[in-house]
Amino acid sequence: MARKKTKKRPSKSKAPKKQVKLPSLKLSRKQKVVLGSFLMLFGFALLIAFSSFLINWQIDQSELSQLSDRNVQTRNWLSSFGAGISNFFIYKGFGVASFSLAILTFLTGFYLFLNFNFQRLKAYWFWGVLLMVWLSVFFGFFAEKNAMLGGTVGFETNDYLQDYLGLIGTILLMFFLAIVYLVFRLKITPERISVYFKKASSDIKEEFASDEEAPINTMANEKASVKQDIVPDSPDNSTTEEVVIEQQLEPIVDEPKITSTTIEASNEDDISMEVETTEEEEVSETKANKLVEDFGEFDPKLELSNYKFPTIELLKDYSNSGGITINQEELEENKNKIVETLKNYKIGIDHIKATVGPTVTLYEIIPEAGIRISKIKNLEDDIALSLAALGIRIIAPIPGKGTVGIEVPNKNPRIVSMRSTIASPKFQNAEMELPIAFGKTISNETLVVDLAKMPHLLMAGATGQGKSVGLNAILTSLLYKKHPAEVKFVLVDPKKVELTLFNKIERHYLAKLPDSEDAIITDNSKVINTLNSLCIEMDERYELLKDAYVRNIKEYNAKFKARKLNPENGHKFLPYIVLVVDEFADLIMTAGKEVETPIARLAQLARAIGIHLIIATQRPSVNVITGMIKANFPARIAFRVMSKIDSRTILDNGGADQLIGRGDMLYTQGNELIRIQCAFVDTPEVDKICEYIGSQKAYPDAHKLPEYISEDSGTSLDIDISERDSLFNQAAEVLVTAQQGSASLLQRKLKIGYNRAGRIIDQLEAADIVGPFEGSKARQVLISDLQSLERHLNDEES
Ligand SMILES: Nc1ncnc2c1ncn2[C@@H]1O[C@H](COP(=O)(O)OP(=O)(O)OP(=O)(O)O)[C@@H](O)[C@H]1O
Repeated sequence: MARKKTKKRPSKSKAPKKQVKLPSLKLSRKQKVVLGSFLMLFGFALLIAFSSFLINWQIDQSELSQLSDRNVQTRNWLSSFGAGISNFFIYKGFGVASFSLAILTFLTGFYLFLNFNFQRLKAYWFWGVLLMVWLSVFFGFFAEKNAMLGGTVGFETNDYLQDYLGLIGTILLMFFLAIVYLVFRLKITPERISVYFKKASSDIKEEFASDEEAPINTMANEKASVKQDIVPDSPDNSTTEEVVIEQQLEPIVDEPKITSTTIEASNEDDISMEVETTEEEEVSETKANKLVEDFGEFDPKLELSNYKFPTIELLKDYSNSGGITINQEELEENKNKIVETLKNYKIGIDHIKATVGPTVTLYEIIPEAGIRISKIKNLEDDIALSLAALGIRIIAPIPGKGTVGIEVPNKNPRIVSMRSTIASPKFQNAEMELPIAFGKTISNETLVVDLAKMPHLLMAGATGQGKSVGLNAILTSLLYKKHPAEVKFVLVDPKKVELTLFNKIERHYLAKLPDSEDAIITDNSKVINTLNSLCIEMDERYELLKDAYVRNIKEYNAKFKARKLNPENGHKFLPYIVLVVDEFADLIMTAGKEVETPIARLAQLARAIGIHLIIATQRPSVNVITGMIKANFPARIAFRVMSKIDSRTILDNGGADQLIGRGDMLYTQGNELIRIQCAFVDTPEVDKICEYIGSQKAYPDAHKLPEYISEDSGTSLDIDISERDSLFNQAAEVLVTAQQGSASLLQRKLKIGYNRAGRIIDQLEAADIVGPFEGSKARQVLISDLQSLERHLNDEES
C-alpha cells in the first residue's frame, strides 16, 4: 500500500506543475497595462475585421491569394490584414463562432489592464473555447446553405461525426453536450427550474393578495432580505464592484394568537363578560418545511458562493526526501541491542516485532513467560541509558496489549508533509466539525482529530522543537476543510512574527473587535478586551441556544438552516470561533489574573457554543499552566521539552523530555499518549495558501466580535442613570411582572433587537433588578412586584 502511494505521487505532482508554471510568468504593472491595452485593441480590431468579413467576404475572396501584393485592394475595413485573419478564423476555422475569440482576447486585455485576478478568466477561456467549437459543429448542419456559419472546422467535424454516428446520432450527441454545458457552466438543474417557477407563481399570488387586502399586511407577507455589499478583492482594491445577494429569510410568525369569546348576560341585571384567552403559537413545523420547500435550506455559504478551497498543489511534496525506507541493517542492529540489554537485566524475550514509523521505530516485546512487566517498568531508565540514544521511550505495558514497547529513533527520519496528511482519505472523508490532521502515528496512519470534541488544546514545547509548525498545521487543516462562513479565527501572537501571514485572510477567516485595526492581536493589553469580548459572545450564544431549545451549536445551526429560527428575533448562523494564543506564558507574565479568568471561563463553558481554544507555550511551568487551566484542557500536545518536570506539567506523565524534536510530539486526549510526527508545513506554503484565499472575493470586513466596554467605563455607564436606555423602566416592569430575567422576553415585548435587549439586561443587572448570568438558566429577578420596583427606582434617583 505504502509503495503504491509513493509511486502515484510523482505523477500527481507533475500535472499541477504545468498549471502553476503558466501564471508564474510575472509581469510588472507597467507591462500589464501595455499588454492589456494591446490585447483590448487587438480584440476590438478582430471584432471589426470579422464583422466586415461577413459582409464583404465574397468580394474579397479572389484577392486572398495575393494579400502580400501591396496594390491589391480589399473591401475589409481592416484591409488585407483584416481579410486574411478573418478568412483564417472564420472561413478556415470556426465560422461565426470565431467572434468569441475576439471577445476573449478583449477580455484578457481588460483583466490585465485592471490587474484583476486571472482565476475567473481561465474559466471564461475554457468555456468560451468549448462553446465556440460546439457552435461551429452545430452550424456545420447548415453548411450547405451557408458555409460561413460553421467554418471549415465545423463542417469537417460535423461531416466526420455524421459518417460515424449518422445524422440522428450527431444531433443527440450535440444535444447531450449542450446539457453538459447548461449543467456545469450555467448550473441549471431541474430543481432550480422548479424552484424558479414556484417562486414566480407565489410572487404572482402575493401580488394579487396584497392588491386585495393591502391594509392587512402581516409580517408573514414581508420578506426579509439580506443585502450585502461585497468588495471584490483585486490586489490593489482600487475598484469596487457592488454585488447584491438576496437570501430569503422569511420570518416565522410566532405572534400570540388571541381568541375571545363572550359570555352573554343571563338576565337583565347581569353584565356580559368577554373572556380572552391567549395561546402562544408554536413554531410550526409545516411553515418551516414550506419555507425550506420554497427557498431551499438556508445556505450560510451563499454570500461567498464562488469561494474556492485552496488546492492541494499549494503544498509542497516532501515525499522524495526519504520515502518509507526500511533499513534492514538498522532494524537488525537495534533488535540485537535491545535483546542484549534486556539480557543483562535477566529479561528474556519471547517475541519481538518492529513497526517502522516516520521518525521512530516501535519495537514491541513480549517477555518470556514468568517475567513481570513491572520489572521492566522499574528498569525503564537503565534500559534507556544502555541503549544510549536520544529519543528512546519505553512504554511498559502498551495500553490494551500487555506488551512492552521501546521506541527508537530512525537514523534517517522522514518529513511528514502537510500535503500527504491533507490528501489522506482519512482527512478528506472526515465528517467532523473542525477536523485537524496533526501528522502520522508510529504505524504511519494519519491522525485526524476533531477540535470540536477536544474541546480545547494545550500545546507546549521548548523553543525550536516545532510548535509554530504545529500551529500552522492546525490552521492549515481548518482552511482546507472549512468555508469562511463556518469558522473564524481569533489570533493572538505576542511574538508578532509567527501568525502575521494570516493577515491576508482577514476578511475571510479572522474575527476582531469592532474598534481595532489589526485582526491579529500582538499587544498583550488588547488581549484582555478580546477575551472578555469572547465571553460576551459566549453569553449571547447561550441565550440564542436557550431560545432555540437546543443544547449545542450543531443543533442550533441545523435548526437555523432548516428555517425554524426567526432571524427577526436575533437568530443567525453561528460560525465556530477558534482562539489561538501563541506564547501564553508571555501573556500570563504581563497580564496575569486578568487573562486567566476569562480564559478559564471560556474553557469551562464555551464548548457547547462553538468557541474553542488553542493555547501554546514555551514554558510549561506550573505558574503558567495552572490547575484551573489544566483541568479544562484535557487535550494536550507536547513537543520536546527540556525536563521531566516540564513533561509532567504538560502531560501529567514523563516522555516529552525524551522526544527528538523537529515535530516529534506526544498527544493525549485525556487517556493514552500517542507519539506523532507532526505534519510539516513551511512558511512559504502557508503564505501561498493565504495568498490564494486572500485573492478571492471576501466579506466587506473581518467578522465582528461584540463590543467590550472595560470594567471602569462599564460601571460608570451603568451608574449614570441618564445614560440608561430609554426603555429601561419599561423593560424593568416587563421582567418584574413576568418574574423572568430573559433578554428574549424583552425582545418580544418591547420589539427590540437582541443586542439592545442584552444591553438593557446588563443595565438591569447593574441596577440590582436582575441577578447575574447563570449559563443556560434565565436570570433571577431580584424584585418581587411592581410597587417594590417603583420604590427601588425612586431610591436610586434620590
Ligand atoms: N513537523 C516537522 N517536521 C520536520 N521538521 C520540523 C517540523 N517541525 C519543525 N521542524 C523544524 O524545526 C524548526 C523549528 O520549528 P518551529 O519554528 O516550529 O519551532 P518553535 O517551537 O515554534 O520555536 P519557537 O518557539 O522559537 O518559535 C523548523 O524550522 C523546522 O526546520
